[in-house]
Amino acid sequence: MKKVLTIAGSDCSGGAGIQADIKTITAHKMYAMSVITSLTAQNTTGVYGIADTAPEFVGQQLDCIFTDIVPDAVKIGMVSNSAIIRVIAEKLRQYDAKNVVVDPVMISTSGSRLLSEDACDALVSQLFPAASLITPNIPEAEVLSGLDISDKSAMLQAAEKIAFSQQCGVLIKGGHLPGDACDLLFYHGETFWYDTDRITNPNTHGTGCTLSSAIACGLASGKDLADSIRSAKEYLTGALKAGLDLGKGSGPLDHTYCLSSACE
Ligand SMILES: Nc1ncnc2c1ncn2[C@@H]1O[C@H](COP(=O)(O)OP(=O)(O)OP(=O)(O)O)[C@@H](O)[C@H]1O
Ligand SMILES: Cc1ncc(COP(=O)(O)O)c(N)n1
Repeated sequence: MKKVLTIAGSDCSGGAGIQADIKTITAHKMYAMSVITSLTAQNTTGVYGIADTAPEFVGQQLDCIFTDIVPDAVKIGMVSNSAIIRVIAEKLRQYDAKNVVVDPVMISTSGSRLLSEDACDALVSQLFPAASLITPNIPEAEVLSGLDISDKSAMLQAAEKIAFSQQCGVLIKGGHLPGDACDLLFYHGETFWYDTDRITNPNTHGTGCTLSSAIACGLASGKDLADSIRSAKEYLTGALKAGLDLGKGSGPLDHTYCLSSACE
């Protein structure tokens, strides 16, 4: 059985973060492990509290995992502050972690800051070098590139600019632009577009977390980057199409949709 580790924040309402990741990894029939960087008190209407894990304790969790059940891939989501980022980067280097997907979570869909303002530089300088792939959404790609992104050609410019200083693949997710759900991978000078119809479903809480952990599952199973993203998009689209409607705000995805059908 392939093993996938998620390093992320907990969403007590189960839609995003660690909970979305574990559901995704389990639906891919893989073994899920978690290092919790932060506890959040949140639901479909917003984030009401954040309690960060002590950085040393993040390190202790990583030691427990890498000295025992070594993951085939790692997904990183909410990392909260620069001390936590530093310890994660150090441990990933120490244990030579493979197939690392970094979702540079900055602000929740509901508008709460999930990465402290001064931690963005640490994210770029310390975590990106450990990554095989980074997966910014449009607002995150704007911060990372310093460009305004309002269409596909601006997505391409931003991806090139971000990739210029990084060795890893850059996947800009287009969920925040109008029209089809188009994501762009820029990798070693090549571009790949992933276009799917926009599903009419207001319940999109956790789409970014789900996509990045599904990509990590693809990499764990030995697929290349482009193929891992293609199958992750299919998984995500199915979980959106299933049309779960929970909570008073932007609700979570349905990760059970593929339990009854052949979902690889
Ligand atoms: N309505 C939709 N229909 C189909 N695909 C969508 C829809 N909304 C988002 N996506 C897809 O979901 C993935 C995540 O995209 P998005 O740009 O929303 O990231 P995000 O903002 O990080 O997600 P999150 O809402 O979890 O923070 C992308 O593959 C995007 O194309
Ligand atoms: C713990 C945690 N991680 C990530 C997100 C981002 O997800 P979204 O943008 O859908 O709110 C979140 N809300 N909570």
